[in-house]
Amino acid sequence: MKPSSDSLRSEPHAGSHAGPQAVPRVEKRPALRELRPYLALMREHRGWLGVGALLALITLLAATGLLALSGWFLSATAVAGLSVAATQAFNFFTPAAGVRGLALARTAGRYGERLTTHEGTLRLLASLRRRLFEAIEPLSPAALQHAGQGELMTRLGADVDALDSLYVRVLIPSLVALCAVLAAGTLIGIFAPLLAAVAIIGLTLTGGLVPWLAWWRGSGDAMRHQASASQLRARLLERLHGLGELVIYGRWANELSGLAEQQATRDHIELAQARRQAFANWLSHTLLGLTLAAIALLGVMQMSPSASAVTAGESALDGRLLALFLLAVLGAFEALAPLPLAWQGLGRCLSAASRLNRVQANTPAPQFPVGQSVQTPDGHDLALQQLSVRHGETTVLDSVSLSLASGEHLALLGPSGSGKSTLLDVLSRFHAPASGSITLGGVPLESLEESTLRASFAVCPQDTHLFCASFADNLRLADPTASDATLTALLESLGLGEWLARQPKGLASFPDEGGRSLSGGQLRRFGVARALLSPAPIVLLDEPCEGLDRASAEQVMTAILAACDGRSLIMITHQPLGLERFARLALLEEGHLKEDATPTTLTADSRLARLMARA
Ligand SMILES: Nc1ncnc2c1ncn2[C@@H]1O[C@H](COP(=O)(O)OP(=O)(O)OP(=O)(O)O)[C@@H](O)[C@H]1O
Repeated sequence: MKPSSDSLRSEPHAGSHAGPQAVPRVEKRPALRELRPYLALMREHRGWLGVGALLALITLLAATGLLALSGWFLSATAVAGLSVAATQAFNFFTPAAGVRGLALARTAGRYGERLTTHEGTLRLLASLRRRLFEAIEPLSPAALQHAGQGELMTRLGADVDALDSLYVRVLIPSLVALCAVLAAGTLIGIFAPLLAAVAIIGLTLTGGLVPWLAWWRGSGDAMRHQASASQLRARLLERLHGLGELVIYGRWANELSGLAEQQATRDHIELAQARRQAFANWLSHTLLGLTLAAIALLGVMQMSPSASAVTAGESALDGRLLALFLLAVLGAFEALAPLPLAWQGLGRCLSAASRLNRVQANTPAPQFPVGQSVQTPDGHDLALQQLSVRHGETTVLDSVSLSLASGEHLALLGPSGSGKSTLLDVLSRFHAPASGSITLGGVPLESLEESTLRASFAVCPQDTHLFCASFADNLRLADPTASDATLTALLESLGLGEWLARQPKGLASFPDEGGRSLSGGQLRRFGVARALLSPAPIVLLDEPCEGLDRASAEQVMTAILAACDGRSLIMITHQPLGLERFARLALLEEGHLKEDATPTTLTADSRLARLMARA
């Protein structure tokens, strides 16, 4: 059947909302309370943010004062110029000095405000990132895998960045705008209360209603944009990871067009956002125009009051003040103008906050005990009792009981998918069992401190990851005290001596990303070397000889058994090679432990015996 799309269909990771190409569906608008933890975080940095807000206010008052004073100065100068006597009596110097002083205060205030609010915000984001790392760090690799690399990258990067606009663009400017409206209203109110009321109503509508509308109407788009950007990033990362397969099967071009479609979806949302923004700008400028017109009209009327008003004791408005009022309103508008755009982005902040909250609420699996509930193992005997493990609804291990005395070597065999690797994951506590128990030295694994657990097991999984560090540093993850001579001898014992000699700087050479410069067999042996280097008393190896030729496999097996002399060893293997050298053999099939024997207790009809015979 022909697929409906030429590009691979993606199953979104947890946290993303839709497949590719579709306009992302967005969950309902997050509640404002999602922002609470981030507002609380502001308290830690209240010094920087408070000074920043104060400087922003000073800047705004200086700017408004500058406009108002300049307006008054110009009109007063014009009026004074009408007669010689008035010109001589007019004091030009004080207002001129005021204008200069306010201009200087505005420039210095703006500089200081940028410096302090950005410093405060960057410190705040640094705290936020640290918290997020602390939330992610205890998650088991399985939980991290479930979250998806791209998704986590988005949360650590874009979502945290999205919150910088909460402080710098929404909260501080809104606070300053409120002060600006009050300041302009108070200034006008001293001379003309009616005009002050008009100014306050007009500015409140401009600075309150328009941003609220921008947020209300634009939050859906903001959230859709964020979801779409997150999906695009996650998909791009995932497809780049599998670039080789896509090229081999000739699907890269299709994938590119799929990505371009998703990009087009994002552009479409951005266009809608730009339209809303243009409308909000138009609305706020129209409201400003209407406010100024109303003040001008009422002001002119008050300059020549009616006879009844004069009788009522109302004095005429000084014409020079009208320019001051209008410019004061214009000055206050400077603080209101950026609010619609900032509030339009509040939806982005909210959805970023709600996604970050979800990451932080993720219960770390597994939990390690602290304080009095910690127990210390007595020796390194390992015992599994009626252990059952599930992956989702599937039972992968079913009532498995197995024991391994300290120093014993066990080879664990079984067909692919029988649950062997899962058993190692459970021993490492990367996955929690559904029922049953595991004890180490008589103590349940859940009662061991994480440091005790990690120090007890050296694990070599099927996939070895090499970090972007020298080969030596990669090995010293397991034993930071190991000398170069020890590392070299270990690599040689695993058949990697020649390979090491070819490296330009020997152990100080760097691998390519993830270890791509090593062959599959070399990488696997490197992982084995890392596990063997660890001083842990129990070694868990998942198919260490897989992909090796017979001679190399024998060499690796000899090195493993020599390095594990006196230590416990569980080695998963598909190969019958060298099984007679193990004290214990076990067979897992479909999650059940089918045989658990020593080479000497095997019967002729045993499957393990037949496997050994093939070696
Ligand atoms: N993270 C996971 N989520 C869901 N199912 C999983 C997960 N990991 C493993 N499984 C399933 O659990 C079963 C056992 O997997 P496991 O990797 O333990 O098998 P295995 O015996 O080590 O196989 P192989 O010899 O091929 O490595 C398989 O059916 C697999 O599909």
